[in-house]
Amino acid sequence: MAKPISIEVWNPSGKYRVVSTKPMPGTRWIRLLTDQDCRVEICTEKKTILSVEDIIALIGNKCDGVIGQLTEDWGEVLFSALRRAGGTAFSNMAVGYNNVDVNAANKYGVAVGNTPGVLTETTAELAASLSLAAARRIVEADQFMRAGLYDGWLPNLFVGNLLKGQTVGVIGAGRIGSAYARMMIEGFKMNLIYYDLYQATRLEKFVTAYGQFLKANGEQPVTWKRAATMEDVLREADVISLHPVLDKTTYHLINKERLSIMKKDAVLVNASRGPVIDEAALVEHLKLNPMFRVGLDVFEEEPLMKPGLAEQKNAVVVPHIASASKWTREGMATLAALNVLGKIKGYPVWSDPNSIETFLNESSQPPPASPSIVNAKQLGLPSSKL
Ligand SMILES: NC(=O)c1ccc[n+]([C@@H]2O[C@H](COP(=O)([O-])OP(=O)(O)OC[C@H]3O[C@@H](n4cnc5c(N)ncnc54)[C@H](O)[C@@H]3O)[C@@H](O)[C@H]2O)c1
Ligand SMILES: O=C(O)[C@H](O)CO
Repeated sequence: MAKPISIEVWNPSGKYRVVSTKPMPGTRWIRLLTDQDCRVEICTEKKTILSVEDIIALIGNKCDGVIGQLTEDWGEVLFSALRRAGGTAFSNMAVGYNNVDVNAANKYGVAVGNTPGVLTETTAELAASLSLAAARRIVEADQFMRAGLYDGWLPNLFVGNLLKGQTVGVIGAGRIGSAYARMMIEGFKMNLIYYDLYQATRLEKFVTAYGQFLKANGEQPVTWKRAATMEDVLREADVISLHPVLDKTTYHLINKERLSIMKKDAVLVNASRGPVIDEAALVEHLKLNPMFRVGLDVFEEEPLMKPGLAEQKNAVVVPHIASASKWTREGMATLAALNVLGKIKGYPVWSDPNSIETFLNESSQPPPASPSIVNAKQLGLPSSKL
C-alpha cells in the first residue's frame, strides 16, 4: 500500500476542498479560502518535487481545486484525476506555465490560473543583480576573499566590465524584460536593443523620454533600437538578458551558433526558463571564452546543472530564486488561491491580469473574481466588469 501523504488541514468543516501541493508563504491566502467555506489541505511532505502519483493521492476522491507548483507535471493524467474528483480549478503559483498542458485542462473543463504582475519587479531585480554580479565578478571575488587569498590591492585584481554607456540587450521585452531594461537604462545609463515578437511601445517611450531628460541635463542621452532579428541583439549588446516565455519557439534559443556571434566579453543572463539555453553548449562556450560571463537563475534540467557548469568561474549560479522576495511570494500565493477560489465560486475572470494591485491590498477584501485564468476564453468563462 502506498505511504499516506502528510498534510496540514485548515477549516476541516469547509464545504469546498482545496489542496495546495506545497506550503506557501504568508497566511492571507489560507484565510481568504477558509473565509469562503473552503477546507484547505496543504501537503507537508519533505520531498521537494512531488510526482504525478503523489499528487493523485493528494487529489483523492473529492477535490474542488488545486494550487500547484512549476516543478509538477500538470497534464492529461492529473487533470483527468482532478475532474474525476469533481474539481474544475487549478492554479500554478507562478507566471510561467510551461509545466501545464492547457489543452488537457481544456479537455477536462479545468480553469488554469497563473500569477503575473506580482513578480515582475522582483524578478527583474534578480536579473539586474546577476548582470552586476557577472559583470563585476562579485562571486569570484567573494570566494577569493573567503579563501584568505587577498594580500593587497592590485591594478589587475578582478577587473570586470563597466556598464555605463554600454548596450543592454533584452530578448522577450514583456513585463519582466521591460522592467529589467528600465532598471539597466535608468540605473546605469545603458543603451537598449531588444527583440520581441511585439513592439514594446511603453518601453520605447520611456527610453526616449529618459534620453531627452539626460540631454537636457548636459549628459549623453540613452538610445533604443528594436532589432529585426535576435542575432542583431546578440551581435551588438554587451549585456543580454533573456525574458521570453518557454515554448517551442524559444527552446534552445541560445545555442552554440548563437553564442559564437556574441561579443567575447559579453554577459548573458537567464532568469526565464532553463531550456531557453542549450546549457551543454553554454558550458563549452564558457570554457573556451574566459572573458564571457553568465548569470543563471534557471537550468535546463532543474535541479541539476549540466556537467562542467559548477566548475566555471565565469558563471554565477543561483537556484531559481528570481521571484523570491517576501512580498512577491506572499502575493503569488494570494493570486493563486484567488484563481482557484474564483472558479469554485463561479466568479468571473478579472479583465486585466496585469492590474492585480486590488487583489494584493491586505486592508481590503479582494474583488469577487479570479485574477488570471489563462484558458478563460477556451472555457467560455465570463469576464469581470468591475
Ligand atoms: N526565474 C524566475 O523565477 C521567473 C520568475 C518569473 C517569470 N519567469 C519566466 O519569465 C517569463 C516571462 O514572464 P513575463 O511576466 O515577463 O511574461 P510576458 O508574457 O509579459 O513576456 C514574455 C515576452 O516574451 C515574448 N516572446 C514570446 N516568444 C518569443 C520569441 N520567440 N522571441 C522573443 N520574444 C518572445 C512575448 O512576446 C512577451 O513579450 C515567464 O513565462 C516565466 O517562464 C521566471
Ligand atoms: O514563472 C515563475 O513565476 C517563476 O519561475 C517562479 O516565480
